[in-house]
Amino acid sequence: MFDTRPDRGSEAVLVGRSNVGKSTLMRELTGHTFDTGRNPGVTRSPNHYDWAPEDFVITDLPGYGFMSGVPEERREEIKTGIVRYLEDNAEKILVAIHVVDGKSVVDIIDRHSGGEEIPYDVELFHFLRELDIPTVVAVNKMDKVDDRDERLDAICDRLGLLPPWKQWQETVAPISAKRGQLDPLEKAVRTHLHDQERDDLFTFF
Ligand SMILES: Nc1nc2c(ncn2[C@@H]2O[C@H](COP(=O)(O)OP(=O)(O)OP(=O)(O)O)[C@@H](O)[C@H]2O)c(=O)[nH]1
Ligand SMILES: [Mg+2]
Repeated sequence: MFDTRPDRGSEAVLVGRSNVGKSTLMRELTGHTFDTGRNPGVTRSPNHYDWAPEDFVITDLPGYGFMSGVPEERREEIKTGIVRYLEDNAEKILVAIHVVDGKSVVDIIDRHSGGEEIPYDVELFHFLRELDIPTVVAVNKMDKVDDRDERLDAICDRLGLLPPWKQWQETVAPISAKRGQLDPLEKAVRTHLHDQERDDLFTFF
């Protein structure tokens, strides 16, 4: 299921919970259509997109964590697949785009905080750090958010990044994939590519 990766030396991955808009963002970045939809769990195995002469691939991963209507066993299997995929390819992944739903992510994190549980988004964000994969949190669906600055500050707070969010523009990028509003994300991704002397990949972002 996760062994579909084309043999490419460099990679960017889109990760995040189900239904946050990863495949929609993938479409905007590549100009190629992938399955998207209202129901969580649309993407069941990675979507890879590579460009013939380039040694580079963009990968849209299935949803990480809860998906209503998908049996728990299957969810866990997908989650394990994602963790292994990231571990196995960490050296090649130049940047991870961790997509969250700007409208609901704070509520979901707060609902699952405390006790023994670690919210999926917090777990994923820290896991990417552990693997030393440069990460941009793409806060998607900003077209549905009214209190923009407060919301972005709250997201930073939950991820352990000291607000205000404006000092984290290499890490936190408010976007609306559906509307094709991706400027802050493209800027942030380029910063990480530049740091790794990969300005040659700017054509993709
Ligand atoms: N309002 C709004 N809706 C969006 C935006 N981006 C995506 N959506 C909608 O969110 C829903 C889920 O989008 P997908 O791209 O399928 O989400 P996904 O993260 O790939 O979901 P899985 O494949 O299940 O992990 C769809 O109904 C999209 O149209 C956005 O910027 N704004
Ligand atoms: Mg998808």
